[in-house]
Amino acid sequence: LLSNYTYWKKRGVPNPPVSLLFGNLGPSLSLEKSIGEILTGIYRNFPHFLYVGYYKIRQPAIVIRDPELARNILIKEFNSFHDNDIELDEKVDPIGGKNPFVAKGNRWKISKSQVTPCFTSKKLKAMYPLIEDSVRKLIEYLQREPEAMGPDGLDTKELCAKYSTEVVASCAFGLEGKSFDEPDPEFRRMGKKIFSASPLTVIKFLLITIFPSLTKIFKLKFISDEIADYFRNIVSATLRYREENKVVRNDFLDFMKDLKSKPGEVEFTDDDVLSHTLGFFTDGFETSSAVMSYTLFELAANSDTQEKLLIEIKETLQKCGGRLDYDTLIAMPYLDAVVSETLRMHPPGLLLLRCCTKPFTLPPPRGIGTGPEVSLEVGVPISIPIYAFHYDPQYFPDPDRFDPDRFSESNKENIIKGTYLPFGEGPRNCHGQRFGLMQIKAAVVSLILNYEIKVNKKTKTPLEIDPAHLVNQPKGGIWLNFSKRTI
Ligand code: HEM
Repeated sequence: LLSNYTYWKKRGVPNPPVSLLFGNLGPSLSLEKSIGEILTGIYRNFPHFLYVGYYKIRQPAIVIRDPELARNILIKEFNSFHDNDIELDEKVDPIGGKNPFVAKGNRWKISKSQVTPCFTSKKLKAMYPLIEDSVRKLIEYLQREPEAMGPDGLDTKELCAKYSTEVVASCAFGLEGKSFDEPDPEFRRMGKKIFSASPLTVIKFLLITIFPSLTKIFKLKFISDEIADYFRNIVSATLRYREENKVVRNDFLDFMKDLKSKPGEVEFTDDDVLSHTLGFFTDGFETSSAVMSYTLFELAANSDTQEKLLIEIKETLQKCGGRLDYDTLIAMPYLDAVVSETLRMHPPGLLLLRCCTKPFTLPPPRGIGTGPEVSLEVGVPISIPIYAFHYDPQYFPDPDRFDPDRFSESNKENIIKGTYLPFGEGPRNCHGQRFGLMQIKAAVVSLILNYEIKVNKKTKTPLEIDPAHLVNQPKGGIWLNFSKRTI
């Protein structure tokens, strides 16, 4: 069995010891550790190398240690690393398979070009009033929620999930999500099903990310028929209603409708629209809501930072007559530093997963001039370990300390390129970045202005990553106390 694990040795590439059955990812299959943490361990154990080999079960893979090489792979040499190392057959899952995150080759190009024009500054500004409306609902909910002020505090992950659901319902589907009005609204229930931590979903995610070939054999779907049908009905009914009543709402669905009506190279189908609107759930919902809850946690755990942010918010509001517009919100420097530092310590994606799509020559593992180069074959997975870079003390000294000043105007220029990657990099980077930041920042500003936030003892600190989730979530949740400020 061990003979299967000589691939890297034969090529002069170092690799950590393997377990007979599972290569290097055993602890992630037994849900002891997330893949991101396993790769961080490998990264730390090979300090003198640009990259290290490892085995995804049986499959030889590479984890990159050098930020410059990481940037080459993500940007300059994109044609050799065009696709993500994830498998979902569009024929089996026509909705999930069109999502730019999983789409490959030309299908990715088409999907990305359909969706990118919907995230320009102009479009984000048009959606900003919808975000403000969701923030208003969030604050009104807190005002009537007795648990917010109670001794046990509030499950902040759930609070942020309700808010994010409301944002998705409003901006992507043109609906009232009723997340704050009903205990178990249907829209939230269906959204939850996509990412539920049920054993079946966990196994499905593990197969899609670790055993891509089995995804094909078992004809796995990321978006089940039940979920696709539920959201398909909403999208077609809303589009029909808007058509018949000439309603314009300036939301994502309107932008999709406009794009669909323009003749393009490739037909823009109803399933394309559904796939992109559902992308708000699959790509934007868990990520944004996790970052928002981690930001609130860090503000609660660091009262000086919370105080400093409150001063910035009050001063900015005073300057702009009491109402923040989109440009002012996005430009607030301390708010941006707080969210950026949260994204360093708690990036929702712990790694980027590329795959070699064209033969490529890697420099020798210890750097140029130290031995032979290494030929990389098509199909080899390449992991860029976001989490490991973010916690490497040579790039971020004292990495366990929450310090927004790392991202002050003067300090952020000194961050070494390729070491800070919360939204990825290059042509496949996250096009929802500014939308995600807009929704997080708008909510954080109103929450901090209205409430003083403290960590409740129910929160298990230091926070530990829950390996049962695809997106970085803390084990046991985040419980915070919200006390109304007397303004
Ligand atoms: C704070 C919130 C968010 C974070 C931290 C985040 C992070 C990421 C990361 C790390 C990637 C991989 C990039 C790469 O491989 O280089 C990604 C890709 C992607 N994100 Fe986000 N994301 C966020 C919000 C959103 C939102 C709101 C949307 C859409 C509504 C979105 C849609 C996507 C899509 C479709 C991709 C795949 C892009 C491609 O492969 O071309 N994300 N995101």
